[in-house]
Formats: sequence, structure tokens, C-alpha cells
Amino acid sequence: MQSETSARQWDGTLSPNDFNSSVAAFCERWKEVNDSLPQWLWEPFPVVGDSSCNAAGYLTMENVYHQNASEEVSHEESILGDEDLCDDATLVQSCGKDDIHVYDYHIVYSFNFRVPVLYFRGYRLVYAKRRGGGELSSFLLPDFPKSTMQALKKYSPSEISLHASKKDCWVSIHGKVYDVTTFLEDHPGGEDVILHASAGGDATQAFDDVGHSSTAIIMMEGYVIGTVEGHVAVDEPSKPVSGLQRLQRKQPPPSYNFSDFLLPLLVLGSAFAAWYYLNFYSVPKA
Ligand code: HEM
Repeated sequence: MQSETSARQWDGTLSPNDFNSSVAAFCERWKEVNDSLPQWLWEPFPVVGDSSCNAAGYLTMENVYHQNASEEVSHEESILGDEDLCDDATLVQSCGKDDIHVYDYHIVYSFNFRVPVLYFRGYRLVYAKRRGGGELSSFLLPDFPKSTMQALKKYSPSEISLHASKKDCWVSIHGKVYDVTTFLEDHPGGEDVILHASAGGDATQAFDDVGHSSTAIIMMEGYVIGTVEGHVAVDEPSKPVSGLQRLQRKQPPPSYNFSDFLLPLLVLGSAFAAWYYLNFYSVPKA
């Protein structure tokens, strides 16, 4: 436990190992006080390189949804299975009678800002009767706030292109800028492909052509530093690809996708840091 003096000197950032130990404590505490709510789970990143961080990964809580009382969608009809309903803190109003909004939350450690960041992706499930049949089908629609990206710093393509070396490597993918310098050695696909993509300008196509998994897409959010100035989102966000799909490239796409991957809504840093502060710093000495 830190003294009050050191708490006052704390600059609000965490080391990767602080993050790991605090999220473990956070999960435990969440379980104790929110037993009836969906639980946070630790999802490890693929073991790669010679990482200084001994337990890299992120926290995940998925399929959090609220069902309107008026909607009589039965357990069998729900494609979500029997996940717990969330409370009002995560309530999202549905637009239509048959809609359900679903959120996936991820807490990722930002290696560049040294704070935990909360990302979420949201989508709306729309239930529609199949023509000529009574069964319900579903598909996903994008449902993201447009203001999300405005909080991030904007970089011009020419500024981004100045950072294409092993010691200072930025890539732009789908309008966002990632400083992947510290990740190069750990990249499962090798550092050369990223360096090559960085030097070649926008890396969106190269990134998508590989068919990165959803873990990779969540992981990359830990390296975001800003957005590309003037970027117009005419293209779709990266579509996560499962391990099986990577092995079977000819397999048809899934009936739904997470291409509507929602990017940072809030920097959880402040909330999480407050929590961390209250738990690890502000408790007066006995
Ligand atoms: C922040 C940026 C990036 C992150 C976090 C990232 C992460 C990953 C991860 C976790 C994997 C393991 C497979 C998977 O889970 O999908 C992977 C594989 C790979 N990545 Fe990336 N990647 C990034 C950028 C790029 C870029 C710009 C390229 C450019 C071509 C690239 C090319 C590859 C290749 C070739 C593989 C190997 C694929 C395979 O063996 O099937 N990655 N990456």
C-alpha cells in the first residue's frame, strides 16, 4: 500500500504489470459485489516475442444486452443464449419493437498512454420474420456513436509517413493511427510486414488481407494514438477472422460479422485509475 504522499505524486499511469495485477483484483471484486451481473473475463494475447510483460491480455465482458419488458423474445428465439440481463447501468434503449442492442466491453492496456482503456463494440440485433416462415432470423447493424473518434488527436498522412522505422513505427488502418514501435518484436506475423506496410502509406488493405482475428483487432486498440486527418470512412472496419477461417480461406463468410467493430468510446483511464487509486492508494494506513 502506498502512502498518501506517494499517491499525490502518482501521475495516473500504470505499468503493464500494475495493470495485470489490478485487473485481477478488479475481477475478484466485481465478482464479489456483482455476482448477478455478467462477469469480466481475462483473455490472454497470443504468446509472442520476448515481451517484458509477463501476462499480456485484456478484460472482456461480452453479450451484455437489455431486453425491453414489452419484447417477448423467448430464450429459444434469442441468438444470445441465456446470458444474464444487465442492469440499468448498461441499459440501452431499443429503437424498434423487435430490436435488441448488444454491447461487448473490452478493457485493454494502452502501451502508448500507459492507462487502461475501455473499448466497446455495439450492435443492434434486428429480428425479422422469414418470408413464408415463422422462424426468426437476425442480423447485425452498425450502431456506433459518430463522436467517438473526435476525442483522438488527428495526424496528417505526411506526418504519419515520418514514422516508418524500426525505432519509431506508426501504421494507419481504417482511419486510425497506431504507434506499434513497442509491438514490432512481438507481432506474430513478424516485424518486417508491419514495417513494410508502414512505409507503404495506409496499411488498411495489407492488414485486412491477412484476415486478423478479433483478438488481434482488440489487441491493436492498445496501440492507438490518434486518427488520420481527413479520413472519410468509406470502407468498412476490419472484419475479424477466426483461426479456423484463416486455415480454411475458402470457407464462406459468417452469417453475421463484427465488422461493425466499435472503436474507443471512452478512455476508461480516468474511471479505472480512480478505482485503482481508491483501492491501492487512498486507503489510510491503519
Ligand atoms: C496494430 C497492428 C497489428 C496488430 C495488433 C496485429 C496483430 C496480429 C496478431 C495477434 C496476429 C496473430 C494472428 C491473429 O490473431 O490474427 C497477427 C498475424 C499477422 N499479421 Fe498482424 N497485426 C497488426 C498489424 C499488421 C499489419 C499492418 C500487417 C501487414 C501486412 C500484419 C500482418 C500480419 C501477418 C502476415 C500475420 C500472420 C498471419 C498468419 O500467420 O496467418 N499485421 N497480427
